[in-house]
Amino acid sequence: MQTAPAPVIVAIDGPSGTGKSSTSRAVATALGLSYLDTGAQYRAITWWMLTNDVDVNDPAAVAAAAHKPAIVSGTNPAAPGITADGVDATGPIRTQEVTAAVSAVSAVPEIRAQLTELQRRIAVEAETGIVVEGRDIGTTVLPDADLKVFLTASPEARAARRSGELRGADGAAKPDLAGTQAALLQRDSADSSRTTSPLRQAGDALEVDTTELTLEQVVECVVTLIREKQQAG
Ligand SMILES: Nc1ncnc2c1ncn2[C@@H]1O[C@H](COP(=O)(O)OP(=O)(O)O)[C@@H](O)[C@H]1O
Ligand SMILES: Nc1ccn([C@H]2C[C@H](O)[C@@H](COP(=O)(O)OP(=O)(O)O)O2)c(=O)n1
Repeated sequence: MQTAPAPVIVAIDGPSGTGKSSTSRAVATALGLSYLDTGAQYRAITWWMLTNDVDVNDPAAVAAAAHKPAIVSGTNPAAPGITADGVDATGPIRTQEVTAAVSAVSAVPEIRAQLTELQRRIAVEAETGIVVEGRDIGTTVLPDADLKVFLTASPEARAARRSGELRGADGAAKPDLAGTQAALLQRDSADSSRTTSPLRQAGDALEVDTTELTLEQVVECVVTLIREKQQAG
């Protein structure tokens, strides 16, 4: 009798607009794995704080409320929704208000401890394995992942991707590219300079620069890396 292959754990990290979500979802779909968007969890807790009048610029207030909302993440790559205290937050977590506040909330150690524990629990429960994307998956959340990928791209490419997305989301006029790039670099800087579990490439992560690659090429590259790991292991 053939035994089922061991679950495979894949960590995909990198700054905003490098293609983490699109790549992770496509890779998980191609290989029949679960998918976890940890950025959506930080966004959902931020959205909950904003809608419950917690001062997101007061780390003590954020820490005191950290355990209050129950965050439930969908792990189906075809439809990964998220709820906060039973309320669907899938749409609201993408607003500019949440984007502007999420770095401050995610820098609070109590928030990180809460979500890191939840992320590890979800990864352990994934039957065939999981692709987990974020900022500190390879360094802190899942340091023993079977494969760690760190995606990068030029600030220009990342801003162009984000601004195209924002325009598509609400039909509004194309946002100012320079403004989008400045906001993105400011968030990178905040996420990279925080004390607890900053955005950083793990020593054993493979860097993939997606600037000149299509999404399909990035997906193919990651799928190949996973298959190579599975064959070797
Ligand atoms: N290699 C690529 N080339 C062009 N566009 C891409 C590429 N990868 C992702 N995108 C697009 O860029 C946008 C941001 O991608 P996303 O996966 O959300 O990035 P991240 O999760 O790193 O912020 C999406 O609209 C996505 O379709
Ligand atoms: N593992 C993670 C994932 C996200 N975060 C924080 C920092 C990020 O700026 C926000 C939002 O992450 P998200 O992946 O949704 O951001 P983008 O969609 O790439 O712009 O959450 C984090 O601190 N740690």
